[in-house]
Amino acid sequence: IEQRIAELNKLLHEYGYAYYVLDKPVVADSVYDQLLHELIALEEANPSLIFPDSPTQRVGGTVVEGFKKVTHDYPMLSLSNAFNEADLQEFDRKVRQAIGDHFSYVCELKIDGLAISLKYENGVFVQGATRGDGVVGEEITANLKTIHAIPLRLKEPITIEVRGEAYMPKKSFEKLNAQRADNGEELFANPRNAAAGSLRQLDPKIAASRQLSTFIYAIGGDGEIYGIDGHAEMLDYLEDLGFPSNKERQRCSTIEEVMAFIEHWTENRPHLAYEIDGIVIKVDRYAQQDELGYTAKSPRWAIAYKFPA
Ligand SMILES: COc1nc2nc(N)nc(N)c2nc1C
Repeated sequence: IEQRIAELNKLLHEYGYAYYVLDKPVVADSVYDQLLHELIALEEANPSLIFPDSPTQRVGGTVVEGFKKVTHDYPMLSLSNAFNEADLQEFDRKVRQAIGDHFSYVCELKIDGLAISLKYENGVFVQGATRGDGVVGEEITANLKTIHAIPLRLKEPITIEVRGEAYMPKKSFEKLNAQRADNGEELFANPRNAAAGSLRQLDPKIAASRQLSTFIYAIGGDGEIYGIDGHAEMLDYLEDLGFPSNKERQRCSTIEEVMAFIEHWTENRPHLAYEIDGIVIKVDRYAQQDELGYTAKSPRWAIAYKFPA
């Protein structure tokens, strides 16, 4: 029995990782479901053999009265915005004024969801929270555990805090609103509101039914302590740990290349499986980010270009 339970955990973890994190399924859904039901049955008959990071442990049982407040170890900053080419040129001018011309940008899609923080101790997911006001957020670990893209255990037993965006894929949003229309319920205005509403549910079973996902885009605190000295390298490191990160990212040497990237996604964002509300541009190397520093509420080494509403 123990052997079969261990084997099922291993298989379901592998298949779940391929499907939810890499977005590259390796088995049919029916195979996954059949193995999952076998594991549920074996765990019910042998509760002492349940692995803490078994996929069956993602949906907790208890409905909570409310969410605890948690103070972030490192404040979750916001990004200053750019709305047009002049804003981008101004940002680029200030960057060059401060650090010269030998640097590169990393451009990423700005997912239209809600910012979350995930804490891992010795590789185990121990706490998840909303951004809140940037300093204090709401503890929503149980709801975040229902997001299959969020690993319950990392590939390395390290202690790290990561930040990302929880979002509802367009398909899940359309399905959810169709159900709500059938039930005569009020519809969600957009996937961001639907994702936020789902993570504010007091019953994890409801959050689990909303099929949310996430992309991780930063860590809390200094990358240097992991021996990493740039953002692009950090994203690769986070992927190696088992986190989902958005692959539509690109290194750019000039603001003209940044604008070409923005142009490309202005045209192609309707084809994405999720909504984006802009493009985030960051100076890549940490030493140069440190030179640029921060204003009271946002980094000087990054800017968010927002698509026209
Ligand atoms: C470095 O800080 C940030 N980086 C980000 N990166 C992406 N891709 N999307 C965001 N929404 C985002 N937000 C912040 C505050």
